[in-house]
Amino acid sequence: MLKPLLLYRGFLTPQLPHLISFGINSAQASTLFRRNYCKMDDKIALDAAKSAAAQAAVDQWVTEDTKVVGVGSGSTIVFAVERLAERVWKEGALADMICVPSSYQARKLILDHNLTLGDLDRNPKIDVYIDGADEVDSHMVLIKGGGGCLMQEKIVASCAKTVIIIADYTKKSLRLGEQWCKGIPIEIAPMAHVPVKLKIEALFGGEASLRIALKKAGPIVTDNGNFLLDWKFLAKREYNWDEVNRAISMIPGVLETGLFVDMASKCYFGMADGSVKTQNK
Ligand SMILES: O=C(CO)[C@H](O)[C@H](O)COP(=O)(O)O
Repeated sequence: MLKPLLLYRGFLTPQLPHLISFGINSAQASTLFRRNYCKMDDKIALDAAKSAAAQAAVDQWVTEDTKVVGVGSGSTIVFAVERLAERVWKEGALADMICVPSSYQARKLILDHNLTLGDLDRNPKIDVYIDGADEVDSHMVLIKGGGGCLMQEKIVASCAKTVIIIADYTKKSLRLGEQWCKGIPIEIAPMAHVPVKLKIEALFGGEASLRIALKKAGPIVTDNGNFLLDWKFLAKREYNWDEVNRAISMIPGVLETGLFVDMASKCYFGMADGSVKTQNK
């Protein structure tokens, strides 16, 4: 864990004189360094927390009796797939396990780790689905879809006996919106993005914006060829998320919402001190 930090520091140290010669004074330069170090420290701490949560969940929920595992998407699930691969390839366990992906990313992760790839045509019954989340509230309502994969994630999760969430400590909140400020992702048919936006705003307030790509002109296109709205709801309004989810799902043109209500059974949070906390439904 120390190595990347040292490498990073090694890379940064020679830059200090250049920054100063670019007109930044030494105090500003050292603030900049501290910020960069902090960001790197944060990333290391967050990755350690994600890894701890993933390992605990995989070890508890994937046993020799587990035949089909649903694989979520995002950065935390990478640690879960690594642990599954370690169990298969280093420990000689889980020989019959089939993995069903929830996105292009998940499919590639499964293939890259030489795990057995399944699909919902052949494996419609999933023993356990493991995935990350953008936020988990005290009632285990989830916001998902920060990485744009919510529709397949919800479909695969709906086929599972048990849905397990793995996350770092920044995802845990009492009420939605406390931690995640990018809004609730909603997958929509491209032709409907304006009417759906207007209907959501009229029904529930806030603002729904089309998610725009960073390295492509125009909107993000999901694995299913659709667009995404990110709905920033009103922080002060009390929402019944089950009702909101049902109402938004009924708007023509909405294909799926990133609100996962009553789906997750247990959440594993990797904490800053290296421990793992769990939350049950
Ligand atoms: O819903 C998702 C992708 O659409 C992810 O599970 C969610 O965004 C969490 O991602 P990460 O593990 O990177 O924090």
